[in-house]
Amino acid sequence: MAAEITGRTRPTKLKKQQQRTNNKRKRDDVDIETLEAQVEELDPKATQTNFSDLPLSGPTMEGLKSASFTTLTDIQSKAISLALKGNDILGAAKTGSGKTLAFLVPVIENLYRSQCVGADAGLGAMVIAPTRELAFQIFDVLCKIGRYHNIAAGVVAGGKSFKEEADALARMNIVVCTPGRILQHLSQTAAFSVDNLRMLVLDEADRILDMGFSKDVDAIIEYLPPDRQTLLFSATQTKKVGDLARLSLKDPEYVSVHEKATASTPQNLKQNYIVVPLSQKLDTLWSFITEKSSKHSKILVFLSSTKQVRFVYEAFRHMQPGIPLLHLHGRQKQSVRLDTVDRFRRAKFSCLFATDVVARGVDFPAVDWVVQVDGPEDADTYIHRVGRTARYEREGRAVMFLDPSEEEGMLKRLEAKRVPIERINVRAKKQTSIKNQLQGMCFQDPQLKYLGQKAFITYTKGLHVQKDREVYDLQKYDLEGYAASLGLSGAPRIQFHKADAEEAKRRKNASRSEALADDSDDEDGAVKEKNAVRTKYDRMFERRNQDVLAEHYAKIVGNEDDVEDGAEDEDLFDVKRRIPIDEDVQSLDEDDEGEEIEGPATNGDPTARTINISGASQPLVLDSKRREKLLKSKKKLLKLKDKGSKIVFDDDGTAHQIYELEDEEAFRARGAIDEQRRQFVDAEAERVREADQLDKVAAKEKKKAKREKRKQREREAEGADEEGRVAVGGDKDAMANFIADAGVGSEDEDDEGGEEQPRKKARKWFQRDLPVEEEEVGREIETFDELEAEAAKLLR
Ligand SMILES: Nc1ncnc2c1ncn2[C@@H]1O[C@H](COP(=O)(O)OP(=O)(O)OP(=O)(O)O)[C@@H](O)[C@H]1O
Repeated sequence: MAAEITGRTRPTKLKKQQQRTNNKRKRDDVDIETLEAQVEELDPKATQTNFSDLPLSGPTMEGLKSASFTTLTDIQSKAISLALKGNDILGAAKTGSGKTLAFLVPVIENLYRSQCVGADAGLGAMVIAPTRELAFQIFDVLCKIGRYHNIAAGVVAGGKSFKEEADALARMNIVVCTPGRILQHLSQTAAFSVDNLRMLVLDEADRILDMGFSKDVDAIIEYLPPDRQTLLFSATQTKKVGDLARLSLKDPEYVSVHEKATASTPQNLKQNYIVVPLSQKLDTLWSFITEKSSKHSKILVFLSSTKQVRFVYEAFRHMQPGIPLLHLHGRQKQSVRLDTVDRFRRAKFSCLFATDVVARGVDFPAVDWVVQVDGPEDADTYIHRVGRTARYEREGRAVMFLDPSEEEGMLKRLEAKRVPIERINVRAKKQTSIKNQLQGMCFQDPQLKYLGQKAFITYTKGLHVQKDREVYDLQKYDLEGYAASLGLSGAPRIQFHKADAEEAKRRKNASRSEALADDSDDEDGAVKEKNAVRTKYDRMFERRNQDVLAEHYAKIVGNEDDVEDGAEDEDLFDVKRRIPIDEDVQSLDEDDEGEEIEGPATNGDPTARTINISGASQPLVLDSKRREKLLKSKKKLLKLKDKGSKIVFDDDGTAHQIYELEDEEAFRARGAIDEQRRQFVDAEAERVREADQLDKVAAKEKKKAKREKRKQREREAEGADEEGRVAVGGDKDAMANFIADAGVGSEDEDDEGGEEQPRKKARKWFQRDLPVEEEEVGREIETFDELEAEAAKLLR
């Protein structure tokens, strides 16, 4: 019965649906004809005030109304008319002035009027943005104003499965994308056709057409039909003839609404700078965000690299400034990035540390302050960064920290771009120093120290390859002071090869751009990585970074899901890798189970901790295979090492030398000197004896556990042989489970995943060069006394 009812109703339903579609088409046809006529008559020079003054379709008007867009901004008023009439456009207007609608409205309307919408119409428009964040934002606006249209749109910006994107692309009428990812689809997705494409839009066009993306864009253009309309928009748009030729623009209209304005930045934006030495920038930043009024603000802080962002975020987070902190950089997973953007968008009070990945286009509502702790690469970047505040009629403030050496050059650059900026000073009594706190934190947490070192290195390298030497001159910075301000005990050494300077500069430029390209196209990056030739050094340092940072991520970054710490900036130079030696010791420690480099010298005080400080960080230079080998031998490494000095911290965190001279009077008051000496020697001898006993017991237990495990394996193997076969996957897992269940030491599990084979006995430097079998295999030297005895025997 039910089937019958369904059988009877289905054709009726379909018929009605068909009827509705036909009626709509007729209405649309009439609508489209009327619209075409109105667009034909439209005078692009006339000034329109409202969207309703423009010949726009019903669904678009409804979409605009539901998103509360009624009045046109200047750029919208000028550009939309021209674009509706099919002109190519170079659009320039200040940040936050509504350029997104200026290109999205014509895109929707032109496709609608040419009936390039719906499932079979194919791809009609491509909107390219330099970053994922921006691509998703444009897509959101498109969804808002296009919701009443029968248009299929989507984002293709990486971070999702390629296949998923390829399937979706086949149905899209409008795609919002990043350059690298769309190029990948153009070249790899067979079913992806752009033959019907009518419109190409480049948002942040100057950025997309610059060095970092140029190759991708040129390749994309090759795929697109030449007969199309092209719209280019940016707050820092140029009329570069070369770009126009590359994009085959036809008689483009240059729409620059603020060209004659006295300032190139928004009117409601108050801009200041402070002169602060590099070594005090972090102090100043801390003082700023912990100010009472800042705690009730939304602050966006720009730093120059991923490493800076990570370090400042981690350090400040632990110091609890009293304002929610967020951080964003291009090495995070897409989901994390989008989540952070969303959280900052919704936040009322928050401080976001970010790289230039959000410098352009991203529309965070109601940002109160933009703080540029690290200076911008150029004046255009400055304009885009500060443009994250004071958007669409809102007020905003921006402050930039300048090292004294940067002031003159930067002001010249900004003046040339019509940026009104004034100097202000920090009140001395408001300035707090966090140097000691950071130093303490770095001592306590090697991972933070490691991040600090990386931040220092990346920053310094960044300065070295800055193209504008008049502003950024590496020689003029107090780098030792800067290292100290990061909590480091000395400036890590970096060696720049003169011969590589040009190449480094080129790569730096590319990297700045590619960092963003990367930000947009992480997967592309991964593809490149895969094909790249990897040297021994690469592999070694990748391993090392994983060792050092794996724990760090788990511990301090938590579940943030950062993408693995690639050699983001390291690859800029062919520098000799210099690693402060205590870092190496640490990473080797992690590899070499059970051996300790620095004994726990607690100086009799059980609450005191000992930290090895490699004084001026005498770094080890890895410049040959021999040295690479050396790294693997901890003992040899220690020989090379400037041992540094040991200090001990008491409960108050005050550092003491390990042997500090006591006040003589107090010492004598405690009794006869000989008696005191005897007591001390006895106590120390007792302590060493006890430690010795414990060592022996531990070593024996360890050996016993290993032996048991080996025997267990052998028994299992024999069992398997008897049965004649072992199901490789399942039984292996079962074995691993069994070993774990049987409670064999976790150390063994670490041993190459429990795949331990009977090992040859490791040779010691003092052993005779005999086959292992001939040695007293059963007797291993376990204590220092035994070692001494053995050495004495050899000497005799
Ligand atoms: N006609 C309008 N009426 C009201 N609000 C608008 C209008 N046009 C744009 N806006 C709002 O202004 C803000 C800035 O718009 P948009 O992001 O398009 O600026 P932009 O010029 O592209 O800036 P940027 O150069 O930084 O990319 C957005 O929040 C947007 O919603």
